[in-house]
Amino acid sequence: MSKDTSAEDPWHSGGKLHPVLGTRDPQLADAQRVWGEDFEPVDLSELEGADPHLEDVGEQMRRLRDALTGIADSGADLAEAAELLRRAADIVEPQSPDQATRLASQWRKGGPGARRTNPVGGTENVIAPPLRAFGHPDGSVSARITLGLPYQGPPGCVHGGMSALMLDHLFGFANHWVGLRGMTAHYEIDYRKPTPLLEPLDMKAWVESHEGRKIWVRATIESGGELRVEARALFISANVPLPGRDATAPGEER
Ligand SMILES: CCCCCCCCCCCCCCCC(=O)SCCNC(=O)CCNC(=O)[C@H](O)C(C)(C)COP(=O)(O)OP(=O)(O)OC[C@H]1O[C@@H](n2cnc3c(N)ncnc32)[C@H](O)[C@@H]1OP(=O)(O)O
Repeated sequence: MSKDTSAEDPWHSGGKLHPVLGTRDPQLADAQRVWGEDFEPVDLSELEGADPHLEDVGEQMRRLRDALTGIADSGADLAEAAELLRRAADIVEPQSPDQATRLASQWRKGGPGARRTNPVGGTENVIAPPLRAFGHPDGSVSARITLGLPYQGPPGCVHGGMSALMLDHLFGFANHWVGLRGMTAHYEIDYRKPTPLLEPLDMKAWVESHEGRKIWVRATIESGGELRVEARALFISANVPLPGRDATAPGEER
């Protein structure tokens, strides 16, 4: 692994890291099983515990989310839809355990449940933008995504908080891809040009260097070949107690 080489500039690149394949991180192992050796997408539906009906409900909810945003002035008749949705909620709500119980169950066996409901790319999370990350042999990860009206901030543009959220998440993938993991401790972001809705966004993240518990990462968003957003962050390796248990069990990393 390369290390930070400049005391003045902690963002100084120590050179690209190489993917550490074959680590025992359960999340990485899941990804590798699906991804193959170096370049395949993460498919959350293949993670343990995935329920095809739940995936389907999530998909229908996302269709509704996208169709409903901005529909107010269209004259659409939503009475039947409202009634059907009320019936659906009446079916699901009584079967759903309390949130503390669900939270604990999500973190069993390395947390595949939490990944499926993550606010970025979680296939069972209705608000999640549909981000799918790819790992590359040079150690970087990338994602291409087109965002619609639910993610609007400035007129016709992606909300800056969404960009920050997606890049923070992609930092996490970049860490995992090279066998590291940590929590965001410090995060800087520059919005260079407006980020358009309804057009493909190309995101990239990579670990620039790391030393001890400190991991420095960088990321960009481009659209139409132009730089829109660039970000950098310091992650610190840390063990966080898993919900429903006192501490992370040995060998049961998240
Ligand atoms: C291949 C793919 C597979 C798929 C795989 C799944 C991927 C799945 C992706 C999920 C991706 C989610 C990615 C989201 C990531 C979050 O959203 S994380 C949530 C937001 N972050 C937080 O909540 C963190 C809150 N902060 C903390 O808990 C604590 O401050 C920390 C960060 C653990 C550090 O605390 P600590 O362990 O007590 O460490 P501390 O001694 O204070 O500091 C250690 C060193 O770091 C330095 N440091 C600490 N904080 C800072 C700071 N803010 N600035 C500068 N230096 C600092 C200290 O100065 C110290 O330096 P030295 O003195 O050693 O030189």
